[in-house]
Parts: sequence; C-alpha cells; structure tokens
Amino acid sequence: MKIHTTTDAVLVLEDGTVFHGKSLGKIGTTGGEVCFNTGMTGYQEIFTDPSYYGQIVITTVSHVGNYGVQPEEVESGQIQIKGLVCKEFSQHFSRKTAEGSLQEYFEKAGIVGICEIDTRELVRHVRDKGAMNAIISSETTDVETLTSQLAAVPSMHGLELSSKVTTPQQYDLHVNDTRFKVAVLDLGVKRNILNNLTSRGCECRVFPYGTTFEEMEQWGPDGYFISNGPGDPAVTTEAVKSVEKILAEEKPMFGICMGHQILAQANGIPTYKMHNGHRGLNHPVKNLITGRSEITSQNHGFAVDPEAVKNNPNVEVTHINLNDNTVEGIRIKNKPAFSVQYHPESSPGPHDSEYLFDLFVEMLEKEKNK
Ligand SMILES: NC(=O)CC[C@H](N)C(=O)O
Repeated sequence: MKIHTTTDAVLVLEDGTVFHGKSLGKIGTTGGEVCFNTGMTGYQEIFTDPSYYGQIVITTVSHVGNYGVQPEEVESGQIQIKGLVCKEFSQHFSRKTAEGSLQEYFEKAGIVGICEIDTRELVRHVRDKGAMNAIISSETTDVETLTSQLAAVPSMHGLELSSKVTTPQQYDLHVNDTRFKVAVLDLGVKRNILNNLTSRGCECRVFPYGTTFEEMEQWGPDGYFISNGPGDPAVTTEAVKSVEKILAEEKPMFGICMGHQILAQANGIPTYKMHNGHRGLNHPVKNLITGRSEITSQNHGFAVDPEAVKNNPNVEVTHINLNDNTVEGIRIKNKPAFSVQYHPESSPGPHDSEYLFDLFVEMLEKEKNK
C-alpha cells in the first residue's frame, strides 16, 4: 500500500481558535461550517450524504479510515463534505471487500482535511460555542492569511444549497412489480432512501429542486416524497410552494429531514438554526402515537419551531427527541401527509425506524383504494 506523506496543517475557527495538526487527503485549503458527527461507523455514507454539502465534518470517533472505502457505501455520486477533521487518520485499511484507502478517495475527489487534532477539545468547544465557520489548510499555516480567507466562507444561515446537489435532470427508478408511483422531489436525496422506496414496490421518478407540483402531477404519481438536503430550509422556498399544492390537493406525502422542515413551513411553521445540530446514529426519539422509543440516525442543523407546531390546529407532533425535546415528527390532521426530522433509512445507523417507509406504503394503498 502506498503511504502518502503528510505535512503540517491548521484549522482556524471563526471565533479565532486555532488547532494545529497534520494534513489528510489533498494538500490545499477549504472552508465551511464545522459540525460534529458522533457515529462510531459509517464514514463513507456520511461523507457522501448530500445534506453535508458545505460542511466540514469533525468525527468524534477517534480512528477514521481503517476499513477503507467501497462503492456500495455511497449515498450519492460524490463526496459532499467540504473537509474532514479527525484524531487519527489511518492510511492502512483492512477489510476484505474494501477497494481502496480513504486517503486516495479524498485525494481523487480533491478533499482537504486535518488529523492529529484533539477532537474532544474541539467538539466541546463547538458544542459550547455553537455552530460556526472554519477553514482548514495544509498549504499555509499562516493564521492571518487564513482568517482573511475565512471571512469569504458563506454563513449557513440563509444559504440555499439544494440547487447545488439536486439531480440536473429528472430520472426514473423502475421496479419489477410496480405497486405505486412515487414522485421524489430531490433536495439532495440519499440513495438509501430511494432504495427503501423501490424495495417496497415504489417506482420513483426523481425530480430536480424547483420542479412545480403541476409538472410532477403530470406523471400521475400515487404519492410524493420530499427528500433530505443541505442548507437553510427557510430559503428552500420552491419546495415549500410544491408542498403547499400537494397538501391542497390532498395527495399522500412523506418527508424526511429537509422534507420535514418543508412540510412544516407549508403549514406556516417556521424553522430555526439550532445552537448545534444533531449528527450521529444514537439519538433517542419517542413515537408519541405508539409510545415506543427508537434509536435514530440524524443529520440536521435546523429544526421546526415547537411553539408554532403546538399552536397549529392542523398539525400534530408524532415524535419527539428524548435528549432535548425537539420536534422529530409531525403529521397533518385529516390529510395523508407526515414527516420526520431524522433518517429512517439510516445508512449509517440502526434500522429501528424503517417502519416509516411501510407506513408510507400503507398510506399510498389506502389512498389508492379510496
Ligand atoms: N439532512 C437534512 O435534510 C438536513 C436538513 C437541513 N439542511 C438541516 O441542516 O437541518
């Protein structure tokens, strides 16, 4: 195995904090919003999840790269993170099915990162101070230069990013025995969400961000799926317009993460930026309908306003987060529409919540037989 040489690298946070470490991936400079993921496994799925577009990921797991990479573990066609921060970055990998090292994978994709950082200290800092922008460089360690470059990194607040990661053109996913036709509004959809739909007999037509309800409706779908995606949901307004029409026409719909935030907004419920988001595979959520709890996979930095949900006569809270009571799921009273803030497709993560895809299919069945 070819071992790549490392060089000094530096991480500069928006609040002036500086961490020194070693380079990983491509030698270069990169900026984005720092966020931390508390999962122990699943780095390739995380790095290719389009919802991470524009973000620098810190992994709290201390050892990254040790099981290499393989093509089946991608959630989209490319690496989406802007950069990686970790403690130990392993250039050696050991797994029978792995096809290459994470180092080569990053180099090929031009991804810059930094390792040999005290990630415990860094995560505590970000946890206490809240989400902020940062810059990583292995080209220069001159903090002054980097601080001035950091000023040009856009704030995640008010940033529309779905248009950057959505499919450029609509495409179809066929299944052998089509039970239902589902129109997917792609705000940055993860592959495993689509797999969960097709494996349940849903033929999907995936539409780009900005597609109107009328354009999707022409295909004659049985229901709609509104996907996850990066950026600030408050400015993902084109999707809100489509969902308002889906609701007005009483068409079945299911939304995940960004899709959940869009369904909330279509009901007049605003979103807000969290102090720190939820990112990892171990977030406890309670289903208020069944009383059962589930361990969920999460990746979001915004959430829906709990007061506005409570005061909305048309919306019911179906799931809450057991760590901080944030709203994790809603359904619309007397309409076939529901959504969750977390990721039932997991990937990576436990499969406790896959039942939500079954509920969607049951809903499609019920509506079709009406
Ligand atoms: N995974 C997602 O869909 C994330 C939604 C949104 N970008 C957020 O951070 O809250």
